[in-house]
Amino acid sequence: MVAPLLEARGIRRRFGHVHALDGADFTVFPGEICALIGDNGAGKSTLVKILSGAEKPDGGEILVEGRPVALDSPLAAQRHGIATVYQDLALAPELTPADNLFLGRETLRPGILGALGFLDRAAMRRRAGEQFARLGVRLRSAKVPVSTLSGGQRQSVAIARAAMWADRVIFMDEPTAALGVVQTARVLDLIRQVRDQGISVVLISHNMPQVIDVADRIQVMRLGRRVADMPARDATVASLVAAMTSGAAGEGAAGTVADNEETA
Ligand SMILES: Nc1ncnc2c1ncn2[C@@H]1O[C@H](COP(=O)(O)OP(=O)(O)OP(=O)(O)O)[C@@H](O)[C@H]1O
Repeated sequence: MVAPLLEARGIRRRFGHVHALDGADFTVFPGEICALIGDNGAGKSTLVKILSGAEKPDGGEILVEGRPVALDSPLAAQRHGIATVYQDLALAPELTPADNLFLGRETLRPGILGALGFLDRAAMRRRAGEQFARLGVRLRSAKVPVSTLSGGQRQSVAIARAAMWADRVIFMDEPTAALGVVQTARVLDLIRQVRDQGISVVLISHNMPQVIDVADRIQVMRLGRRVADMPARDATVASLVAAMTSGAAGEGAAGTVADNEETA
């Protein structure tokens, strides 16, 4: 059996008296799109923040390719090949798509006698063009500020940037929540493309039909724990809703239901 690329075991996180995560397990395998679903407050965002190095757990273990790691900052997560596309996208609106791909990681040309270099715009534009082409992202224009692009194109720029700097896992928080039908289809194609380039994708979504359509595997959270883990081909909207609301994976779903007193 293939070992997980990224694994969370028994993660706990409290906010005051709220147990946001209460022994949550989670796995990401190589070359897959896996969906992370759960009702509001189930703990999805907290888990993603912990696995992105943006939040610290109170307990539990995180492993990358079977080795325990400390993801105690977003930079530490990046070093392990993990990136996150949050809903705000974190793009610089006045910069071009190419500039956004390199935001904070600008390529410098060597200066004279070891002096600080200056931005190598031509090299950055070339690499950005290659990255967009590799992922099949066709932008209306590569030279305009991203603020003038459509929501779907901005989302594509943010995903292309994550895929440029992460080589293991990209978390995507509701990437199609604000998009229309056509733009949603394009972004879902891009997500498949990222997976096909060898980077695993974790898709957080409330859209059950979309999750069943695009994901290879679905993990369901409820009350801070994973309560089901099933191949997407075995899932139905009814089985997912049952798992989200009662912890039971429902009839017809070959889900592994975690030990949960309500389903015992
Ligand atoms: N910074 C915080 N301070 C206090 N409570 C928090 C904080 N972050 C999360 N929580 C609480 O932890 C629980 C889990 O929240 P979380 O945002 O992780 O759930 P979620 O599954 O992502 O929900 P949603 O789908 O609504 O985004 C909730 O009860 C939430 O109110």
